[in-house]
Amino acid sequence: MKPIVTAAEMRAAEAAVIGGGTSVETLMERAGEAIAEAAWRYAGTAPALILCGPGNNGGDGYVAGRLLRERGVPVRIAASAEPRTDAARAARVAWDGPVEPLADARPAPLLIDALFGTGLTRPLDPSLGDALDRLAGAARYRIAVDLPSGVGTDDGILLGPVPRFDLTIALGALKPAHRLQPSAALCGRVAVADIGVPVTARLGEVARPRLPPPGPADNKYSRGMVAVIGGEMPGAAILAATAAQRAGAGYVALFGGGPGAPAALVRKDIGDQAALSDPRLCAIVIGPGLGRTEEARAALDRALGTGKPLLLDADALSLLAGRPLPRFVAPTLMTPHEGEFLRLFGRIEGSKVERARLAAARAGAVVLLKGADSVIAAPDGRAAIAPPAPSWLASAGTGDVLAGIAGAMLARGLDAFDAGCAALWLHGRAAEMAGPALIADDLAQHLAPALAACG
Ligand SMILES: NC(=O)C1=CN([C@@H]2O[C@H](COP(=O)(O)OP(=O)(O)OC[C@H]3O[C@@H](n4cnc5c(N)ncnc54)[C@H](OP(=O)(O)O)[C@@H]3O)[C@@H](O)[C@H]2O)[C@@H](O)CC1
Ligand SMILES: Nc1ncnc2c1ncn2[C@@H]1O[C@H](COP(=O)(O)OP(=O)(O)O)[C@@H](O)[C@H]1O
Ligand SMILES: [K+]
Repeated sequence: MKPIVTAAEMRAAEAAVIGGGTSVETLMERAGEAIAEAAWRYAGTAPALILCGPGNNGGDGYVAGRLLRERGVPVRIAASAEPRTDAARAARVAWDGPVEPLADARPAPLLIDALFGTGLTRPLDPSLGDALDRLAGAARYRIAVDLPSGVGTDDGILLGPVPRFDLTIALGALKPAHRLQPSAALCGRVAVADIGVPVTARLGEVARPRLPPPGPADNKYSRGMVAVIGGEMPGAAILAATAAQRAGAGYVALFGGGPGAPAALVRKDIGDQAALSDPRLCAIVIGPGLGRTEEARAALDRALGTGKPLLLDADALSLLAGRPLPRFVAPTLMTPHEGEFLRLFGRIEGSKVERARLAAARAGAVVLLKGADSVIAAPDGRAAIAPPAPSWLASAGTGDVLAGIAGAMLARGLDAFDAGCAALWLHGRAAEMAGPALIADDLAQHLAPALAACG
């Protein structure tokens, strides 16, 4: 997993490297080199305007300006304040051109924002925000140094209006703001620059899973047998069941639900307790299309009573809301969207990552909080953010597909956290391949190439 570090973790990592004998100036030089290189590749010799703030983010900007000018790029620098750190002052001195007041700066085709990075503590002054907005609006290419100025590093919230960038150079490692909304959408493409600062992080980006294909010793049961419990809206359960099949489960049984399913789907009566307790059954998916009737509640209780790995989604989560959560005896993965999360856990303060972590600890289950920036957290503190997924996933039924894929991952023996991560990756990849006209039904057919990439 690619690490995702908070501002404090980045500062600690930087301090450790400095303690080991590397100067801040050296790190800043590396940062400036990475920015200059990226700007050169992206915008060539387009005249640049670099906006420098008072901290080390601004210092990176002065270094990048010097290096871009050495490459023959016409560079102007505008500062919002005098540099306040020794390293930034040294970088300012090494820049031998003029420094304009930011308020009067004229735009340039390339805008590099080096106003604030991980040290931003409060909203930008409105006049500063306006100037950034004006200059970014008039530029053809917009690059942010480390982070777009004005975003909260650790939670991705916008402290004020922030323009949209084409490229963000994340220094040393990704930060939550590069992946959490709303800030992630403003970063554009994010490139991580290695500046020689090893980081340790409690959070990562969901990576492509290793899912070896079945071998000669496998049979339909060893590949994972999944039960999907249907209910009031059969379409949703069928989407989940089909996805579980396409995600590699060897045997998928649909309990209840209406007509119109793949012929390979085994149909069971919704109340068939013996089939649900089949020792070969590895995971149960319940919630998509379940409904919230007494019959649905009974089906949920039966599923909970089996002690088998569970994927709880949609109506199953709503049925659990408002009463103490059961103690889950087997690996359990919950996949709420924000509405279901609120119903289940109430209002929790903090970043999306913190909220998912707290909920997971409270539930004693893995929580996958969906959205444009899906976050997964385990009770033991493991957490990850999904790589950017295409927004055309915002379409009814795609969550049911995710539930089915995750069920297949649980059934193949992954623990609930790894199962959720693998499902997120496969789901996002399938959506990319399906393209913008996607409807949820299409995702299943794109699971084959997504899965093939994981072998
Ligand atoms: N990590 C690494 O390994 C490396 C990190 N590097 C770089 O360092 C960056 C972090 O640098 P940083 O800590 O100096 O913070 P930075 O973001 O420049 O801003 C802090 C300054 O702004 C001020 N300030 C804050 N909010 C404000 C506001 N709204 N309006 C006005 N002022 C405000 C604040 O002062 P305050 O008033 O809060 O006391 C302070 O003076 C990081 O993002 C990366 O680019 C590389 O150089 C090398 C390796
Ligand atoms: N704007 C978006 N960008 C990327 N993914 C999204 C976006 N909106 C929704 N998704 C994803 O689509 C799925 C929607 O699931 P859900 O809200 O349960 O809908 P449904 O119940 O209709 O299936 C989730 O996996 C979610 O992460
Ligand atoms: K910045």
